[in-house]
Amino acid sequence: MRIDLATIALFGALQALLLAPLLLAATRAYAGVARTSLRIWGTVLLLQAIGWVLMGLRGQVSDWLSIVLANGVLMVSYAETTRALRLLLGVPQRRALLVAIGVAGWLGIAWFGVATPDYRMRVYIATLALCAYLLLLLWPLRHALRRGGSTAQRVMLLVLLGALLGWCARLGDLALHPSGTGLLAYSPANVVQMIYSAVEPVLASVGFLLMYNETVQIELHRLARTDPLTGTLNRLALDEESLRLFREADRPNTLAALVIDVDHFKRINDNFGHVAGDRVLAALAAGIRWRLPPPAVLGRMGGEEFLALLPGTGVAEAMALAEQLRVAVAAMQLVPEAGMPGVTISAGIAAYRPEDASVDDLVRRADRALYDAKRGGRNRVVAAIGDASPVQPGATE
Ligand SMILES: Nc1nc2c(ncn2[C@@H]2O[C@H](COP(=O)(O)OP(=O)(O)OP(=O)(O)O)[C@@H](O)[C@H]2O)c(=O)[nH]1
Repeated sequence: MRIDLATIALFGALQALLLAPLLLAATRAYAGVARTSLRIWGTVLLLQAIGWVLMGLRGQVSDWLSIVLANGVLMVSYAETTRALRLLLGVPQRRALLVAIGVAGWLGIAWFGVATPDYRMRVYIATLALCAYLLLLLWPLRHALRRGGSTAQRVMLLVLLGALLGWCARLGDLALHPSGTGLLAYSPANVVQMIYSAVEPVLASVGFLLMYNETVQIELHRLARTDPLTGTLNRLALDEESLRLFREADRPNTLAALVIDVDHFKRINDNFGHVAGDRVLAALAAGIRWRLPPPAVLGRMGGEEFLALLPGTGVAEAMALAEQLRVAVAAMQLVPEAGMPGVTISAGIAAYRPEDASVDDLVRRADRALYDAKRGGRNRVVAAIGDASPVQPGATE
């Protein structure tokens, strides 16, 4: 069977042309980085369709169109493919580098296309530019190969490796047949590469959509677990994390709970307004978060009350940490509102006991200790009765 390469090129273009408007229309439903990358991807498909139509018309239109313009359009599409995927992967886009590769590649191809026509040089230069783009994509995707890596990224990795193999096959073909005359000349390598290029828009779009879906899912999962005001875990996530940490705690000194509450917060709202109150909460949460050791979990229980869970921590360590937090918060200028007094916190602490039936027992003891801290005058840290001396000496209002 004789395969007509121009027909395959046009078939690939048609697929990309049909896919592009579907993806571009879908972008309306989304927002953020994912939307931008999906838009770029849709545009890339349009550019590839134009590029491959022009390539497929080789011999029927001038070389300026089928070589210079076609390769220019394709270079832009490869640069934009790289940009869209890097955007989705959350790595720097490296725009200057992408443009430099594209311009250098296109100028080289144009020179050996119309000034001193040389098919071999054109293939070498196109391969070089393509490989540079592929490397910029394959490098951040390498993490997918780790255990538990992203399946969507693995699919994309396979699609890109297929493209790389196609270009290697063409280079090999060129080495075997130095007199190769052009992209559309019939040879096994050209057939393989053209067929792969024709189905690549569909394969790469599937990979892209899988990655896109994964990004959106991760973002939704993060949003569903985050308190929007303070950026700490919300109640749902806090409950999940508490259960997990409680299951892992099996003996004393393996888990401590720290319930933190802002003192006289109502006064801040009443005197400076709800917005200033919100800013105090956000700044306080940020101040506490970065002072907690890495395995600790911080969430908002509600209102101006936070819960920190400290795995691998006993009551003495938790007391010391809470005291550091109390002193640090008292010294912080959380919100520079004119006349706003310094904010203080009170904290109640409880440590895991083998007789605790659930994490609720632990948190309830910490909550009662917080109540004692409030009754004792606020701006102080108190451990649950039986866990340590009830009132931290030296803490004053
Ligand atoms: N700005 C703001 N205020 C909140 C938020 N959630 C709860 N509050 C306010 O927090 C205040 C809590 O007041 P109280 O429970 O009386 O506690 P407090 O004034 O801090 O007094 P103590 O805890 O006894 O020191 C109320 O005025 C609530 O309206 C929030 O998300 N933003």
